[in-house]
Amino acid sequence: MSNAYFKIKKPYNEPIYSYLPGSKERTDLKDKIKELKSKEIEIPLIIGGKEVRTGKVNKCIVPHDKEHVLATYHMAGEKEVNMAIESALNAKREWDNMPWEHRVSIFLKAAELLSGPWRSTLNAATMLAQSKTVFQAEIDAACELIDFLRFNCYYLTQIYNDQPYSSKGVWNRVEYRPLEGFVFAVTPFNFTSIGGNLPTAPALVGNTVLWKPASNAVYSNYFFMKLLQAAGLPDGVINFMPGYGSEIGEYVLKSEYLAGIHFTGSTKVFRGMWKTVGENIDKYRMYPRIVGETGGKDFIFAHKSADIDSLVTAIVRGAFEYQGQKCSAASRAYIPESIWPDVKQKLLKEISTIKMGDVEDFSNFIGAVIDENAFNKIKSYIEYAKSSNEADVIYGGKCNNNKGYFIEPTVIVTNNSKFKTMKEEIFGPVITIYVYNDNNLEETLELCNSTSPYALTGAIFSQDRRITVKMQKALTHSAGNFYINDKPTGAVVGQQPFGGSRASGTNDKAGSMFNLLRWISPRAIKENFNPPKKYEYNYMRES
Ligand SMILES: NC(=O)c1ccc[n+]([C@@H]2O[C@H](COP(=O)([O-])OP(=O)(O)OC[C@H]3O[C@@H](n4cnc5c(N)ncnc54)[C@H](O)[C@@H]3O)[C@@H](O)[C@H]2O)c1
Ligand SMILES: N[C@@H](CCC=O)C(=O)O
Repeated sequence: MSNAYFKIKKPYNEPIYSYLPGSKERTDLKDKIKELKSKEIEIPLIIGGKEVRTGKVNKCIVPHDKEHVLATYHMAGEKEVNMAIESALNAKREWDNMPWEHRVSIFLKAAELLSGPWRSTLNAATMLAQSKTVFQAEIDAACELIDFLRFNCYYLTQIYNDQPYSSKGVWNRVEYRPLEGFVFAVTPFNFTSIGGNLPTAPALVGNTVLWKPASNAVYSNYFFMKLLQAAGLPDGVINFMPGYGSEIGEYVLKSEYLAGIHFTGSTKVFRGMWKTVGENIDKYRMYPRIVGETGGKDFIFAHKSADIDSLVTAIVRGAFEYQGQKCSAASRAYIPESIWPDVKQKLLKEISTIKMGDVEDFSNFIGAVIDENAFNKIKSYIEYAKSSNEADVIYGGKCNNNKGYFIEPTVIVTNNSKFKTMKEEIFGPVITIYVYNDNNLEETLELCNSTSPYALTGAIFSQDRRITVKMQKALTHSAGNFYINDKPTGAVVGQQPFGGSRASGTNDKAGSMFNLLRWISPRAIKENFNPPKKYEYNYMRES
């Protein structure tokens, strides 16, 4: 119990380092990349704070240099899942009973370690194993993850501070309990920060967690797990369990102690997990909280009044940064006929300057896509467009997996507003453009709203306020993160809480108070200082 009400100053966003030639951060990072590349490490499971080796192993490789092995990691099976559940349940009481400021301190310390001595490690690991450029790694593995940690601690104090009204003679209180059982955090390959946030957010409010990292992010996620241990996270609070998602999921989801799922990944996997939870509903001790942020088919919609240069920059950055492997990536665009010739000319000119290759060469704007499966899937969409008479590939389209999984930034133009690549998530550096008649603004806005099942991010470009209002209204439910005259990627914790609806997820907004509330089960306590001594009410008296 704490003998004071402690406050946390509202955090600021972690500054983004510049990595300019000659800077200390650039030298540190390059040294760290060299060091990590020079050795192949072994990654165990971490259950109850102990390293567990199963002998069933897989490799972490460098996507832009696919023969380079960074690590061998052990994978969990049924036995390890059961060990992890037991460990999470054992750790629960002490963790939940720990004064909240000490829980918070651990995560604030983790943020501090990441901001300082661990920064280059997490960035280098993310660049190597997920093929991110230095800037993409920095805004993810360093800044966003630090922000998640610090802002969540701050939001926690705001939640705890929110207390009910009390009438005379009564003291009402709300206690913010964690859930009963454990939380299953299942994380995607594309953001190290999401890997770190999904297990830590429920843990911060007193839950214990089983963390299943994505196979392609095991390397960077393992370093974050080690960082948490270095920050003093008690054993068993977060249990690190790489392995096959479907196998681990099957064992975890049938546990009677499942209290919540914190998922980010594809819509298909999330729907499968939700169905399994439905089938198992009679097994559970409570209704598991299900939070999932999933896929997107994010749009850029331009009006003829749009500023062309900013529109083109938004398309290039929005569609191609991190090889389009952001759930928020712009992957369809609606451009009016009147400005299309100008947009096209500038867009092609800009893209022709993009350099693709090894992310260790800081002049490259993009690296490789994550693996062979992703490479083949993206390539098949490009081939589909090439062979269609409803579309033209006006830029890029070449795919080469000799050294790494490289796919050129690709622009498709279609005359069919419902063309396959206008609807389905591709998750690669491919954007499809539909050129609309300027006179059909309303109809085209409705097409944008209804063409795809997703509703994650979207951007509009307009310099005409009356039109901006109209577009914003028409696209009310088309995106959970909506941008005006900016690209649809790059949400910042504390500034643009992130998440979408429809097929894009439960929109619980990662890195916000809304999200933390999902991991809490409030208990309302009424204490009466003057309880009635008789059951009759006064009005029942005759006189
Ligand atoms: N909305 C968001 O905030 C957001 C953020 C990042 C990524 N994403 C989405 O994530 C996807 C890309 O990431 P990905 O390829 O890692 O996604 P994925 O769905 O393939 O994998 C996500 C995680 O689920 C695990 N998994 C797979 N099958 C499972 C099962 N049956 N049971 C339990 N776990 C299982 C994987 O091993 C991985 O850890 C894209 O669709 C992208 O849009 C969404
Ligand atoms: N939050 C990130 C996207 C995360 C999904 O991949 C963005 O806003 O670009």
